[in-house]
Amino acid sequence: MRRRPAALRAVLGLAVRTAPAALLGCLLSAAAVAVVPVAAAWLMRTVLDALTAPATPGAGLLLPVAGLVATGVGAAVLPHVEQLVRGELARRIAVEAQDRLYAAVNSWVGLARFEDPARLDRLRLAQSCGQEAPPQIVLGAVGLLRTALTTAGFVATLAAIGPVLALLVLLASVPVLATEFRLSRAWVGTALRITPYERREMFYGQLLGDVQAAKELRLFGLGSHFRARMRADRAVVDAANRRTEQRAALLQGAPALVSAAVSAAGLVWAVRAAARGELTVGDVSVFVAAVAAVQGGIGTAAALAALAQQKLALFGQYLDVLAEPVDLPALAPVRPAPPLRQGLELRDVWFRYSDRHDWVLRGVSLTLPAGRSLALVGDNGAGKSTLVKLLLRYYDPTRGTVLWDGTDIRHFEPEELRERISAVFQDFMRYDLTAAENIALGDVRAADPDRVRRAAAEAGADGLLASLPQGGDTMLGRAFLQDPDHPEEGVELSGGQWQRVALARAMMRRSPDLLILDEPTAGLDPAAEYEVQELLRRHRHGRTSLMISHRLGTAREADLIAVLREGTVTEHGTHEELIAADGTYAGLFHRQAEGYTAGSTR
Ligand SMILES: Nc1ncnc2c1ncn2[C@@H]1O[C@H](COP(=O)(O)OP(=O)(O)OP(=O)(O)O)[C@@H](O)[C@H]1O
Repeated sequence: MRRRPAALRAVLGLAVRTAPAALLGCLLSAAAVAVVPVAAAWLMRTVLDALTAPATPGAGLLLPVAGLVATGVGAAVLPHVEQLVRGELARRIAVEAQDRLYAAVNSWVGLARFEDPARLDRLRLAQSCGQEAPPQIVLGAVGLLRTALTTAGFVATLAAIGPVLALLVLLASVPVLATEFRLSRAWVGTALRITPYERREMFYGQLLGDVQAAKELRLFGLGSHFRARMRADRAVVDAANRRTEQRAALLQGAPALVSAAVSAAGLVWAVRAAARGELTVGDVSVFVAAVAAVQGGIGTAAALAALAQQKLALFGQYLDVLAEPVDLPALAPVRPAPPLRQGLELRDVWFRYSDRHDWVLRGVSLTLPAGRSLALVGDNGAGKSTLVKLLLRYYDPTRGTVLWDGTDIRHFEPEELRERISAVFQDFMRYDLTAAENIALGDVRAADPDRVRRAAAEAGADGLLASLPQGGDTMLGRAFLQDPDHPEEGVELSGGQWQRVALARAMMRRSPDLLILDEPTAGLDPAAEYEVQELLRRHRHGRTSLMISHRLGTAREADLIAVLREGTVTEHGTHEELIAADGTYAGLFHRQAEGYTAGSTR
């Protein structure tokens, strides 16, 4: 975790860079708000003393009364001005802080960080405090400044009337300050402890409101089960907060009693001094106001400072996320990723997701010559999708290398490498956007309606687009209305229709050097599968492609087939070669073929 001064510098730097005018306005209005009560107390003293002056009662009242009226107007107007400027400052800082956080998360090259629970806890804290903490800290600092100014004014007032009491009031505030700082540390500890529970609570909350989850939740009657789990996590969070609140009440009680005793003693002293004629009525009034203001001011300042300290400690988590080094840095010398001319090679690739996991790939060696298609087949969990993730550099091999035209892909910038590849994943995304946008996302920078139409045609999704009520402009999914002014509902697609849209998205990338298709036709009906296969065959022609498929009728269309079993390539060759070899592939192929024939003759 970062040190608080560094965090404070970072927050103030953020404010100065993103909203200098609002910050200045905030400081000026805070200073003005701070001065008003001190001025009002002194003016009141002057007025009271003038009224009770034995020689000329009521003389010379004009100026102090005018001043009092002015401070009244100031007290009424200035806090609203300050509120406006504070709001603007808070919004600007929050937007910038949030944007920086997501820019940092977006710069994570691989997927491993998204699968690390401790890191996700920190990210959750960074998300919640990244938006709230910076404005709270800056506004807290401004508020602290304002309170310090007002308090200093009243301390000076007190010192002028009763220096000993001024000292006593200040001494009595030391325990208040110490307690608040102690408590702020306790609150930070609590926040860190409860984050994993809050994250899980959020997860259950999302499940309970998610249409995708709704089917199973209703079928298996899981709603109350997840609600109970959510309540259990909330109970842990509440218990931790309750313990800290109880501790706060206990710790804050004693200093509050000391402050009350000091102010009572001060009042008795002032009244007796006035009775003896040592203080005027005005003195007593300003003295009473000053004791209350100093005690209140010190209490507010302590609370603000403690809150700022607490937010700074949590903001450290945000800064830690921003300061994380690149997760999968390119190897020196970094080279431009060239068009694929010779081919891809996996050379003795070993991979496991972490030291705690088993090996998923165990010495995979495989070549895919440029311009050829390779089908990867194998049992569930054999490591096929994992191999694809290594090609896209979502992870680096634990041992061994992935070579692109003979160069280790770690020498390329990952974005450059990925720009040369297009893919349809097994678990492709369904974006709650229009159909055309869903496709255009495959190449947002170069998307135009013609290109989108061509990609849709290449994926056999043009008919689907034409059949939608507003064509490509139809909102997909039912989470959002088409447009608040034209409240047509979105259209939900079938699984196979979504798959065609995902395929069209992959087709947006013009002439990729490598096309990866992970179960591209799994959700399609037989006629659609045949049609899409035809389209893909044409699209693949002369291109380098890698396809994963459990349907061996589809796999046989590839130039080469590799069988992956328990993390190793056990067979590799053309369909004819593998059938002749009469190994696993041949066995599986004949069994699937028999299944189709048996089905058709039944
Ligand atoms: N992100 C992950 N973290 C840890 N283990 C993982 C992760 N993803 C996959 N695995 C494990 O790696 C192994 C291989 O999974 P992979 O998804 O590569 O298999 P597959 O051959 O594509 O399977 P299928 O045919 O079912 O899609 C499995 O044992 C799986 O549990």
